[in-house]
Amino acid sequence: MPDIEMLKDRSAAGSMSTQRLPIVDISPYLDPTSSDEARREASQTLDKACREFGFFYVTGHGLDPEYMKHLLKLGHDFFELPQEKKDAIHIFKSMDRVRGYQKIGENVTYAKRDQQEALDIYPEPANPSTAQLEGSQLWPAEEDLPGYKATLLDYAEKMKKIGHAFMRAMSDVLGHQELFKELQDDNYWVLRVIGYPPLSDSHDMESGISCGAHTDYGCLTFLLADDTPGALQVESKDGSWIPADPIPGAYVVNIGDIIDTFTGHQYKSTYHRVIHRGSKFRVSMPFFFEPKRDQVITNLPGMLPEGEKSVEPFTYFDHLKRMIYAHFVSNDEALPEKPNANALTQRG
Ligand SMILES: O=C(O)CCC(=O)C(=O)O
Ligand SMILES: [Fe+2]
Repeated sequence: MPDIEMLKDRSAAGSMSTQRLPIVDISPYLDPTSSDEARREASQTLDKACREFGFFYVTGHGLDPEYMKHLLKLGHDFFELPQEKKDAIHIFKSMDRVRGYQKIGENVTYAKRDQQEALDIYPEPANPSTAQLEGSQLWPAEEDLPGYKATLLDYAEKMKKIGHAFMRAMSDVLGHQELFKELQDDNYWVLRVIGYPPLSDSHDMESGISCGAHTDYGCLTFLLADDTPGALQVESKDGSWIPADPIPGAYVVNIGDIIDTFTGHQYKSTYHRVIHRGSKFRVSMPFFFEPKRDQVITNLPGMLPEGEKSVEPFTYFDHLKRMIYAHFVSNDEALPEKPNANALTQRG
């Protein structure tokens, strides 16, 4: 069966929507003294947002706005380093070739080069090796950006706790308590610090945009972005694009393919893209909250639409490796002819 999802042109086309993303206040799931009533309300608002959009703003996460600003400043600081300092920690110098700095044009989405540079960070295994995703992390030199590594690793720990709050809320509203308990154990994560130079007026949009339309392949994404408006866009059900401009102090959160799969597509992993034509350099920092490495992913019983065949179970880490290693090519390398094979989003 041809995959209609895959055939849609999401490159830079499509009209803008007048819809806005909903707002979810997660505070009742972070405050141990909150009432059942407050939790019920929060989990139901979340449920509706996951079903209708798969994308929403989150308030009540407990992080200080000044701390969030500081993190974004660290993002900007990294990209302002001299090019040779960034090149010194290029991903292809890392043991597993995926950790560290990626130049503009090296991230590939559906066979197009994204106009972004990035610092990619993954948890470090106890015994690093050259096997896929088993390397040690490359960081900016301590003397250039003191405390960078410590701050970002601490941030990842904070975000895991917020991710757990969402798992508790989803468990309350969807049931499947055992699964959602498992999803709060030994979580993997990915942190990207992304820098977007504005696209020039003469930029050929057919060659790639700031970040090509895609769904996220993990569990839940927490996006911290600077105050640049008019960059991130989220596909609505009617195919138009909803602007996801930043709200000060709020996160933009979206469902990834793993939760989409668990819930039999009731919670949507939604296509989104970045077209940044503004005048300033934009920084965003998605934190990808993930299951444990050997988590088995499957469609939960009773959640698939009538008649739809369930996926063959697979493990999270195999899936992640498949996705990650299809994404990066050097600027001298030819692009893969086929779009990245994303087994989960190529439905049909
Ligand atoms: O920079 C953004 O606003 C979104 C980035 C994104 O979608 C991603 O890295 O998966
Ligand atoms: Fe994304």
